[in-house]
Amino acid sequence: MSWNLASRLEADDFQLKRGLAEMLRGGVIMDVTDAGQARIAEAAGAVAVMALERIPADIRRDGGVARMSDPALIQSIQQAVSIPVMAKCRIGHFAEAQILQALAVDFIDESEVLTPADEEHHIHKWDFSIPFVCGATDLGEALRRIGEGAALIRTKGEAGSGNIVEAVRHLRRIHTQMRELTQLDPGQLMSRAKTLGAPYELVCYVAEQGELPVPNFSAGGVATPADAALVRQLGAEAVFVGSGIFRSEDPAERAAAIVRAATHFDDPAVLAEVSHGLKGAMPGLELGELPDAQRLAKRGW
Ligand SMILES: O=C(CO)[C@H](O)[C@H](O)COP(=O)(O)O
Repeated sequence: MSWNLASRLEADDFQLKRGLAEMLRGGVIMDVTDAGQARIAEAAGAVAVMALERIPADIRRDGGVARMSDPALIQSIQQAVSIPVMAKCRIGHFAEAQILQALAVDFIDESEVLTPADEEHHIHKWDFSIPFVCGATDLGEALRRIGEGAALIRTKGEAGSGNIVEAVRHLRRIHTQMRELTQLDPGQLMSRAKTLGAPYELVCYVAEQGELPVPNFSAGGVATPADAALVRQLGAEAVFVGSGIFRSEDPAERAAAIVRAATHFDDPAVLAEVSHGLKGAMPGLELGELPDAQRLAKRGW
C-alpha cells in the first residue's frame, strides 16, 4: 500500500468507507444498550445504532473503567435490527477493534466515552477493512484522525452531559478554522499545518475545498429536538444521540421527534410541532464547574 496520503484517500477501499458514512447523512445514530432499545431506535427512524453496554450518562455516573461491549450484546443487537450497527473500542485499543471487525460491525467508534487504553497513540485505522468514526474538538484533531484512516468524524461535545454547549463549541471551532484556511496563501499552509498539528496534505485539501475529506457529524449532549436542529444548522451532517433519548421520560416519542428535527432542521414550524408535548428531557449537567478529569472530550488528542 502507498504511504502517500492523497492516494490513500482516493483508493477504492477508502472511498467505499467514506460512501458508507455518506449514506448516514441527514440522519440520527442512536446509542442502544439492548435489542429492545435497538428496535425502538429503528422504529423511530434512526439511520444506525451504536451498541454499547451503558449509555454515556451511566458511564459517567458509574465511574471506573469502561471497555468494549460484550460481543454477545453486540450480536444480539445486530440480529434485532436491519440498520447499520456501530460499536465502540477504547482509544488506542487495536485488539478491541480487531474483535469488533471480526464481529462485522458496520462502523468502529474509537471513542473517548470509553476509558482510553493508550494516551499517546490512536489506532492505525488504515489496517482495518471496517470504517472508523472518531471524535474531534478542533480541526487539527479531526485531520489527525483522518490521517490515521478515519472515514467519518464526529465532534465530541460532552457525552452524557445533556448539555449542548460543548457540541456547539466544537462545531463552531472546526468550521471557523476551515474558513480561515481557505483565506490563506499557499505559502502559509505549512506553517498552519504546524500550529494545527495536522498532516500538510490534509491542510491543503481543506484550504482548497473548504471542507473535510470525510463527513462531519455531531455527538455529545443532544437532549431535545431543538438541540438536534441547532447542531445541524451549525453544519453537522448527522447527529449521534445517546443519553438524551434513553435517559428521558419518553424514549420512543423523543427518538422519533429528534429524527424529524434532524431532517427538518431548518423548518421552525416542524420543530415546534415535534417539540410539542414531550415528557421530561434528561437532567443536564452544568459544565462550568466540571473538572477536566471528568470531561470525556479531553480524552484523546
Ligand atoms: O458516545 C458516543 C459517540 O462515541 C455517542 O454516540 C454520543 O457521544 C452520545 O453522547 P450523549 O449520550 O451525550 O448523547
